[in-house]
Amino acid sequence: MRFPPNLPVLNRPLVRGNSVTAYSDNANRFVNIPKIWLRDNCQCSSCVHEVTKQRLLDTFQIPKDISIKSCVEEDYGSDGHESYYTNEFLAKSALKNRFVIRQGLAKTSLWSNSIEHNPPIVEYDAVIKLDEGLKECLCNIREFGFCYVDGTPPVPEDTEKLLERIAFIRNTHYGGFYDFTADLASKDTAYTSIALDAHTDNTYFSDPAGLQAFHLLSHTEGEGGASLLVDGFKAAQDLANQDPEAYNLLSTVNVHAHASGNDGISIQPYRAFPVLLHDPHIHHLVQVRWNSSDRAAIDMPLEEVQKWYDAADKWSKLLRSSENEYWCQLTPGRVLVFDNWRILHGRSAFTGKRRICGGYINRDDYISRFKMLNWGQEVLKSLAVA
Ligand SMILES: C[N+](C)(C)CCCC[C@H](N)C(=O)O
Ligand SMILES: O=C(O)CCC(=O)C(=O)O
Ligand SMILES: [Fe+2]
Repeated sequence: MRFPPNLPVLNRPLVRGNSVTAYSDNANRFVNIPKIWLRDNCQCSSCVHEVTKQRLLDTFQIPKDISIKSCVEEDYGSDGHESYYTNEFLAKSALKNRFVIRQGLAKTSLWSNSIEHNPPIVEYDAVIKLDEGLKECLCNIREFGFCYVDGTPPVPEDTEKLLERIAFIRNTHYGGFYDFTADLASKDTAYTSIALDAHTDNTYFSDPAGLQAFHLLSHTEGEGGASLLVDGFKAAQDLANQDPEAYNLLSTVNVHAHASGNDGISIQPYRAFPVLLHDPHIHHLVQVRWNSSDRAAIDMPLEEVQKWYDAADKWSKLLRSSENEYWCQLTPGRVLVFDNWRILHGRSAFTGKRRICGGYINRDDYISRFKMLNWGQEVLKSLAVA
């Protein structure tokens, strides 16, 4: 393996035993990078496919005794392979917080019901025609957890087109793009006219949809059917402040979920998940899973579940607090797009004929679009391997 001799002396990687010591500016320290990692992450065209950027190298054929010397001696690895590493690549690879960029994390603004005075809104034409418009919409969703898209033609076709500007629509046992009324077309209470408490959808999937959208197309001969939004991250913050023990319990006790409405359907995730799911690397809250109608067993000895119910009751009271409930009346032309991993939604009971269309979008496809619009290919490519 060879390091370009033009490396600035200050940051010249030093070879020590089985690793290379590189200086990582951002981590502001020297980092020992194991040689196996260097060989495995060679970026040359015989190790990485030039078009797909996927690894071609057989990681597990890398000789155990790979040897590299300092960049001055321009020594090759014992497999005779010539690898080049810029110090920036090494520094980035040693970057502790590269996880942050890789996950498309961004600024989050928690909100309470006062958001009703200034909700995030973008215009349909901007989102449909301009990447800048779509970027603003996704930045709003990333920051606030939701965004209205106003001026959308009140028909399913244009609503579907709008969602597909973000990413392809996810198929589920409810179908793909959905257009529903209270006719129990699917055996789920969404297809009824009863009130629905604040919940997140898809708690019965291993991977709940990242985005969900509603476009109220019509509501005739009746009333009610207002929409409820709650910032689950804000409610979680409140719980952590008021009762850390309850927060910890909802973050560690796993809960099963199950959907069996439609004929021949029995859906549950591959494992049980906590109500409040945290990232194991950076420990921040990543996902809220809350839907009492689909909740199944609580993963703790039955005689101890009172503790969980007490904590869940505090959480439920926060979700139902007037401070955290943001009630809005959707209207034809206003599409609501929200982060189903953070924002809970619900509705008031209604009478008459009410028709809503929309769709689910996978989390990874949403975040991918968000990252590409914000950071572009270069940064992500250099991060993808590291
Ligand atoms: C109509 N639409 C497909 C959006 C909803 C389907 C039902 C979702 C279910 N109640 C849940 O909470 O996951
Ligand atoms: O009817 C509504 O306003 C929303 C129903 C719901 O929760 C859903 O479709 O996921
Ligand atoms: Fe729902």
